Amino acid sequence: MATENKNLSHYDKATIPNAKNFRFGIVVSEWNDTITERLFQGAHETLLEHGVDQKNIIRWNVPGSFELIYGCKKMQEQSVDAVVAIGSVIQGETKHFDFVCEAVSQGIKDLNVLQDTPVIFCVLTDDTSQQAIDRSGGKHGNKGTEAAIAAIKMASLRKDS
Ligand SMILES: Nc1c(NC[C@H](O)[C@H](O)[C@H](O)CO)[nH]c(=O)[nH]c1=O
Ligand SMILES: CC(=O)[C@@H](O)COP(=O)(O)O
Repeated sequence: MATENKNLSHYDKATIPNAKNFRFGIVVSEWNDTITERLFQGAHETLLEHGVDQKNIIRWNVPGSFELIYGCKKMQEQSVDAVVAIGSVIQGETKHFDFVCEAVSQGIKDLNVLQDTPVIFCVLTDDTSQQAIDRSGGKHGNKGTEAAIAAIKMASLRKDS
């Protein structure tokens, strides 16, 4: 199902585990920061809404989405229950978009395989700025909200497994 048929901010609150005792790391790319700040706000507000204490949310910034890989690897070492990687990659004139998107998705996948702390892929990969706006608090909701819910669910799965 494409995002246009599923609002990223819609979910059944009754199905979300209590996140009161969890600790989260959020690594935010500074590239396209008007978008990544909207994603961060969505994630941050959602974590607080589900009982996470403000002091249990660690935020680090990195220059671009490619640096999310290293930033999230170091965040995994901070005794957190899950990490959220936030980025916005928007197609430019060259193939650089393809290389960045592939590297980041593979790198974050590797972190989930190699370490025992889940890393949530909250990286928008859009053809246009409007698509990014639509998915960071616009008509299709906020992927940051979706990512925070995924982080709570995966932290709960990790605790119970
Ligand atoms: N074009 C975008 C980038 N490019 C920068 C890379 O992510 C990286 O920081 C640089 O190549 C140095 O290693 N990053 C984004 O997050 N979004 C873009 O649209
Ligand atoms: C995703 C990118 O790195 C891209 O936005 C950079 O733009 P360009 O391909 O025009 O150099």
